[in-house]
This record gives sequence, C-alpha cells and structure tokens, in this order.
Amino acid sequence: MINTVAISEGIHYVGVNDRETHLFENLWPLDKGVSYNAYLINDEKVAIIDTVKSTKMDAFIEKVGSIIGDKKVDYLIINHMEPDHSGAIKAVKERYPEVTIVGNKKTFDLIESFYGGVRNLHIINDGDELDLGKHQLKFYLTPMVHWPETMMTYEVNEKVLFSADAFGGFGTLDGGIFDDEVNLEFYTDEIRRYYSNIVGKYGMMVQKALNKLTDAGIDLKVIAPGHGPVWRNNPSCILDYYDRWSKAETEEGVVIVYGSMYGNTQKMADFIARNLSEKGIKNIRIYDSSKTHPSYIISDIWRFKGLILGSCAYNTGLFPSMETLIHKIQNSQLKNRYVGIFGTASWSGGGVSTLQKFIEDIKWQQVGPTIEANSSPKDKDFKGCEVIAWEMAEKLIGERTETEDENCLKK
Ligand SMILES: Cc1cc2nc3c(=O)[nH]c(=O)nc-3n(C[C@H](O)[C@H](O)[C@H](O)COP(=O)(O)O)c2cc1C
Repeated sequence: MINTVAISEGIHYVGVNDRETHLFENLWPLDKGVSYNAYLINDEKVAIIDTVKSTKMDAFIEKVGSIIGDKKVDYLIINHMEPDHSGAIKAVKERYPEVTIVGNKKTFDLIESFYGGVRNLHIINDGDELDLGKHQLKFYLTPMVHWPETMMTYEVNEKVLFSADAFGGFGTLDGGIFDDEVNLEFYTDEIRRYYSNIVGKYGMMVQKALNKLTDAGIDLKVIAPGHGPVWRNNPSCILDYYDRWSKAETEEGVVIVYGSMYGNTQKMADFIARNLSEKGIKNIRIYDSSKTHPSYIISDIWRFKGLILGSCAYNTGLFPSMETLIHKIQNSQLKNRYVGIFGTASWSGGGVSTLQKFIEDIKWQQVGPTIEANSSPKDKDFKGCEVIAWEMAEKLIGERTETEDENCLKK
C-alpha cells in the first residue's frame, strides 16, 4: 500500500525522497538526503504540478496512479525545468500520452533544449489562469529564482502556492510532510544552506518575486515548495526568512574560518574566538576549511554579520580550501559584513595578502589590523588578534536590537 498525503481538499503530495545521491547538483553534500516534491490536483481535470528526478520516476508515477486510478492526467504544470524537477516529464508523457504541458515561453525553450520534440504545449503568461473544475490555478512568473523560466502556481480556492525551489531546502521528509509535523530546527539549517548556496545570489529577484505576491494580494494558506516541508501551519515564517535573507539581513555572531596545515593559523583562530566570547559574543562558529564542506560554512556566513578569515601562505597564495571558499563568497553577491583577517607565512607570504585584496575588492568593512605571523604567532600577533576580536565585538554589540534573537522556525 502506498502512502499518499492530502495537503488540502483534492490536492495531494506525490513527491519522493532521495537518500542515495551524495551531492545535489554534483556539488552540495546531501548528508540528510533531499525530497523532490510534486503535487497532484484531482478534479474534473487532473493536474500534476512538477515532477521528480528521473531516477525516481517509477515511485512518482505509482503514487499518481494510486490516487487517480484509471483517470487520465490532463495537465502537467512545469514551475521549474531543473532536471531534479523535470526528470520525469518523459514518464508522465509515456503513461498519459494526451497530457498537455503547461509552462511559460522560457519553460518551453528549455524543454526543447533539454529533451527535444515536446508536443501538446500550453504557453501561459504572467497572471494567466487555468480552470480545473473546483480548483482554479493562477500563474506568476518569477524569473531567476533561480533559473530564467521559474514560475509559481497558485490555487485560488484552497490558497495553496506551489513555489518551485523558493522556500525549499535539503533533507528528506521522513514521515512528516508539514511544518507542524517535523522538527523545524533541523530544517532551518538545511533550508538556509539551500538558500545561501543555490538561490542567494539572486536575492534581488527573490525580492521581486515576494513583492509580486504581495502586490497581487495573495492570501497564503499553504506554501508547497519543490523540496522540504510543506508550510501549512505558519507559512509566514518561511516568507519572513526569505525576506530577511534576500535583503542580506543578519544575526549577531561571528564565523571564523581558516586554512592551516600545522596548526599555527588554527591557534590564532581559537585565540580570537576566546576573546570574542569574553566580550559577550555568543554565536561563534569556527571552521577548518579543509574539513567542512564550503556549503555549511557559507550557510553560517550568510546568517551572521561577522566574518574572520585566516590562511597560511601556500605557494605564494591562499591555502587551497580557503581559495575555494573565497571564490564562492565572491560569486554569491553577499553584502554588508564586518571582516577581520589573519594568517601565517614563513617566507614570501601570499595568504594574508590575498585575503586583503579580497576584502578590498568586495568592499566590506575591515575590523582590526591585518595580522600575519612569521611561521608561528608570537605575543605581538596575539595582541593584534585581540584587537580584531575586540573591534568585531564592539561593532556587533553596538548594533544590538530587541529583536535580535527572533527565530520563528525555532519557536
Ligand atoms: C606546500 C607549502 C607551500 C608553502 N608556500 C609558502 C609560500 O608561498 N610563502 C610563505 O611565506 N610560506 C609558505 N609556506 C609556509 C607556511 O605557509 C608557513 O609555514 C605557515 O606558518 C604554516 O602555517 P600553519 O601552521 O597554519 O599551517 C608553505 C608551506 C608548504 C608546506
């Protein structure tokens, strides 16, 4: 017997879990897996909203069949063409050959370029509607959240927004599907890791999409994203998070990340952290860039206002794992951080000077002096590290507000 879950009257969850894939987009670790969410509206006309990765097409088609029996599928709505959502289009067409595929002009350009030869197309424009019987769909184009063709589908009567990758995150849905059925502390981190690494670069477009939904006066009872939990209890919580993240709003805290072979740079990182703590900073995260995947580090950098970067010199440049991280930060459009820099070198240097150039290019505000120890940190280097910590703490504490600890996901 197959579990099928109704998310609202006549609307069903037909998504699947993926616990096998190691890396999402062959880049981002899936330690806790990922769900590919798809939905089915069983009305006079039957509509599927998005599909799943091709490796999961059988389970998905089976779920659809278990709900509609011998009925045919009339529409397949494609909110997002990335293959983890479009990979089972072919399976839907094979099982339901008369299906009409619904998307915008850019959707069909991408379908053609990915899969070729697609027929039975219905092209919609922004604001168009589709009548299924008791359910009415309305389409909102939300380009570049985070692909050009992305759009959202709103079911007007049940007030359900099918939002594609927006509002989604990593982590399989292990029994619980809804925000009120799962432990949201776990999903908080996985949604932010997804946002910061995949969607965050397009913060302006996220803002445009949020404004479009607000301007349209949409009443949201349920947000049904392409990954992670379905928000029926408190959809405003995830809307609020997206609003804050896309405006680069931060929490009080400091990420210290370093690259170190023999432990000297690491020693300076620990020393800075202790000084931050003595000054009253509670959220301090130290990462060894060789050990922790950058996606986790970026997620915390996205969250906190303070960043302190350390590197030993390596072949006249940055330590390689720091170079990877810096490149990712440069590419992320992350704004408005306080940053400190430190490191070590034994002859010509190269690590700290590269960090210095990086923060000059990115135009973040530096706190404290630039500290480069000769092979191992001495008293004067530790004193400089102390100043970095103190200036950082002063800046952050100076910006404290009453609402600093507000976190709706954790309530
Ligand atoms: C492969 C390799 C390359 C290095 N390249 C440089 C360099 O280009 N310039 C320099 O000043 N030191 C260089 N060093 C020395 C280290 O940066 C230096 O000893 C540093 O203090 C090590 O810090 P750690 O203990 O945090 O690893 C290199 C060391 C190694 C092993």
